Amino acid sequence: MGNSVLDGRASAVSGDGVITKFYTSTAWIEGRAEQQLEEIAGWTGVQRVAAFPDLHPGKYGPVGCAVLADRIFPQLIGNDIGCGMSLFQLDLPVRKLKLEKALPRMRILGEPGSEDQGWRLESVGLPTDMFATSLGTIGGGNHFCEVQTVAEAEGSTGLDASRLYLLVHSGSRGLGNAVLDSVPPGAYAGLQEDCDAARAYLKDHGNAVRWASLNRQIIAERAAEALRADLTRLVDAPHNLLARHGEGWLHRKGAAVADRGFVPLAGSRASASFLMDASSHGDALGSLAHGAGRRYDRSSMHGRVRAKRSDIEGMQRTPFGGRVLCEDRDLLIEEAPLAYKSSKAVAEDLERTGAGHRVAEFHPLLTFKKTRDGRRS
Ligand SMILES: Nc1nc2c(ncn2[C@@H]2O[C@H](COP(=O)(O)O)[C@@H](O)[C@H]2O)c(=O)[nH]1
Ligand SMILES: [Mn+2]
Repeated sequence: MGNSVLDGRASAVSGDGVITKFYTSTAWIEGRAEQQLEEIAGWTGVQRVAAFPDLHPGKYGPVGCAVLADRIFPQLIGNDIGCGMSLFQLDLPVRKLKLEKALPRMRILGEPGSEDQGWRLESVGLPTDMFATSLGTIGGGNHFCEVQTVAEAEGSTGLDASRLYLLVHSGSRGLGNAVLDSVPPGAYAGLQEDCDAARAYLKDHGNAVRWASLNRQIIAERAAEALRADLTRLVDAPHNLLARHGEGWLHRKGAAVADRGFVPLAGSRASASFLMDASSHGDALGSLAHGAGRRYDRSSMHGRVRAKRSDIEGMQRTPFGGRVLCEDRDLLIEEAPLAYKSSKAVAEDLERTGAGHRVAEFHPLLTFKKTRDGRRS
């Protein structure tokens, strides 16, 4: 046991599972999140847990961790299966972006796509009618599509500071929800891989992961078209998914896949996001923090930020001279930058604990969240 305040990377054994924390005593970690970590480490079949500094409480377990077990726990992945961050380079120079013109054009993201997406679904091996009308839409909560500038970048990244970038955060919309809803009662105690329920979950989960990745691509294409630009995908890093890991099953919940290259670490609509290079630390289970992580839950945000008309207008502008397209007053408040931990502090903790290091810093310029007509999910 012993998940007391730890300095540097440290392991603590709770039940059978060994927890490795990639954060220091300066990290903002809620007691409830650490309690959830210990509970999960005590579940039968859990072998190892890696916890990152964006850790915060979640519905069935904390967000910001990777859990290795000898069986499958669908609830650990949650309902937004395949949610992730994709980073794109636009062929649009920063100096050519006219914010006041771009802003209304980005409203298109609040509307359902008009094209027949059947062929896109087919191209990734999915049925042509699978949640087709939701493709290209962002969803609610903290999902977003953000135009960013490069503030700093190591040469190894190949990033070009004269260009604009797009960071897209979205998941599998109603599909992931339907997949979690369909698991049979009892599955939350853990599924052995050789049963029908596990086979069905793995197939549906795989579809949702592919659907979510395609969705981020289509969202980015719609945004690029609105900005009259072409785009290249640089990174696709899902953070809610299950994967084979040796003999076991690796559950990533708000922990980015970090064994395929650089990983985006999102900040907030008014703070820096980073590109991270993960070290190949075995205890990190090929994973890394995916964002700053929540500091305050949604409902408590209503008592924390002022919401007069002038405050609301102020929230649609950022200290970087950027703009936020969010016409849902509640969402604007619940997603205020104060709701999140410091992305810089999270990145610094990953560096101190040897999990990875920053290779680039991005600043938000135009964040799309939701228009008035857009549905909230
Ligand atoms: N650059 C931006 N980052 C944002 C914004 N809203 C939230 N966030 C960050 O994304 C992660 C996503 O967390 P998840 O658990 O829902 O996957 C969150 O931790 C924030 O740090 C934004 O508008 N722009
Ligand atoms: Mn997510």
